[in-house]
Amino acid sequence: MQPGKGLLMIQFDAVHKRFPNGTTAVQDLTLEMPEGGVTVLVGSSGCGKTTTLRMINRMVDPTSGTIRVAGRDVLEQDAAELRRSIGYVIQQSGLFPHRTVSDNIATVPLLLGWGRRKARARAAELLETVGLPADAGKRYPHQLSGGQQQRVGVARALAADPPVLLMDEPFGAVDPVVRTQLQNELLRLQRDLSKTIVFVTHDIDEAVRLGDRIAVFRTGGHLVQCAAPAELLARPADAFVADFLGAERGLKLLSLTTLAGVAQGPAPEGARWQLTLDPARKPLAWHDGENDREIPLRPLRDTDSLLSALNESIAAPSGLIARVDADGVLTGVTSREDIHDRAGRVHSEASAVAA
Ligand SMILES: Nc1ncnc2c1ncn2[C@@H]1O[C@H](COP(=O)(O)OP(=O)(O)OP(=O)(O)O)[C@@H](O)[C@H]1O
Repeated sequence: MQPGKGLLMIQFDAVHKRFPNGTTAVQDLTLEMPEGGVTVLVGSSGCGKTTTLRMINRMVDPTSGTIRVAGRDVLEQDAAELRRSIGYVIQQSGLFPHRTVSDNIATVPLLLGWGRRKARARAAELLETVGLPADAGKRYPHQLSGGQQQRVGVARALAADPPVLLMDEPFGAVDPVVRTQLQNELLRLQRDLSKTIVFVTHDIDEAVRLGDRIAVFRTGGHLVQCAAPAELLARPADAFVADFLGAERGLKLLSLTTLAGVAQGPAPEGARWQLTLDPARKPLAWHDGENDREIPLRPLRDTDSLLSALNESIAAPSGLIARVDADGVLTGVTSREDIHDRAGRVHSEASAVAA
């Protein structure tokens, strides 16, 4: 995702937060978040991510320094009004248990005086936007799965169409499959809505998937590095960031690049391993001519990542991946060597850009 118009929606300027008990949660933070972009805050537990997020909508006030949203100092705005103008999603959705889903979603529109009818209509529209059935509106939160509750949380945050969304580990409490679905949904929504999103997570893979920029914090509320995912992965600022990104950071970089543009050739003929195709020329399996057995395969499209391609090429006995078009029809095959070669170039290009 590319940030929208290049304007700065949120600006932290030399912000400190020290709680009355003496804990310094955020230390001299200067950070800018572009309009229409997703900035992800990552770092180990207690490093000040949530405090940073909550200072944007004045759930916490800074001890010193300035925070501006759309150019206006947050401390010069009414805290309740500011909070209503900014979407907020938290882990375990934070829904009101005794209100229906529809009433939960309508919370901010009702506070803003929209009137019941209009607020209900907006709630119904948002249920569809976040991929929930219309009848979910009449249910109570406990009658929904964890993943569905998170969708309601997102719908509620979007209700008054705020330009800024704050998301604090919104997908932290759901299983990995649902988590991936919710991430995909968020990416889809963001393509249409282009909100300025600040997203807190512990999960570096989630950060790489969702972020236009990733801000890495260290304990004590220090910002160590803020960069686009590819730059961060190719050139971590120091050993702390490299450690945080993990031993597979080279592979993570490949998850950001697609297979498009990597050479492909015709499917092998007369070799030991041959592709089995269905009548529509969709690849089904690799057929072993020596032992007359079939090994399943996963065909890949141009939009699939280089990491998926590498994975498939390692698993494929032929050392080849089957490439297909948007309809799943075979377009050609690519060798493990060609994928390796491209992977090496991705690394050197990312390092050169970052240098
Ligand atoms: N209200 C408070 N009073 C005193 N200390 C606080 C308060 N809120 C947070 N802290 C402390 O400030 C530091 C930063 O907390 P914060 O919740 O911002 O970190 P975090 O990076 O979001 O952590 P986590 O990933 O565990 O949620 C921690 O040491 C925390 O204990």
